[in-house]
Amino acid sequence: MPVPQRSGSLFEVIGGHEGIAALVVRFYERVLADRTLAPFFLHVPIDRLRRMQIEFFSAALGGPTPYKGRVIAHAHQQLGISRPHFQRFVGCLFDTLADLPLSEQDRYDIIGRINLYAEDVIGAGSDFSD
Ligand code: HEM
Repeated sequence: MPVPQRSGSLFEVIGGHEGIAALVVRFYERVLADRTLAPFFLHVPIDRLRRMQIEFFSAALGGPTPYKGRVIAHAHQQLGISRPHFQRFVGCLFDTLADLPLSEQDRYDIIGRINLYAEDVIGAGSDFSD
């Protein structure tokens, strides 16, 4: 049986710009409450980061406006993010999505879009420090 097609983009399914903004705010509440992830953000201006993430998520989920921030690999290059860090981060996203009225298919599709950036975010050689 073919998977039923959704009628709009994931951006629309989440509720457009407003929906994405609410998602990013809740998502970073979880990330910053996570003891393992929080230290990465200690000296980061969170308002700006949220703004950039709203822009990034909107573009990645098929929204009409482009992402104008730094190339993802460059923004994360020196941070020492390992695969387990990345998995925790995506876990926070999954938990945030679980609270929203989305179908399971849409949730997995959103995670799939974000997972495309895993290799850009995870630092070179960090697999050895798992
Ligand atoms: C696919 C997953 C991820 C995406 C799509 C993503 C996306 C972004 C974006 C769009 C920015 C803003 C870039 C800019 O300022 O121009 C950013 C910055 C940042 N991200 Fe990520 N991120 C991801 C995973 C992670 C993870 C796993 C961590 C930490 C465990 C992390 C830590 C940071 C930090 C600390 C900054 C601020 C860097 C700085 O201002 O120098 N990110 N990220």
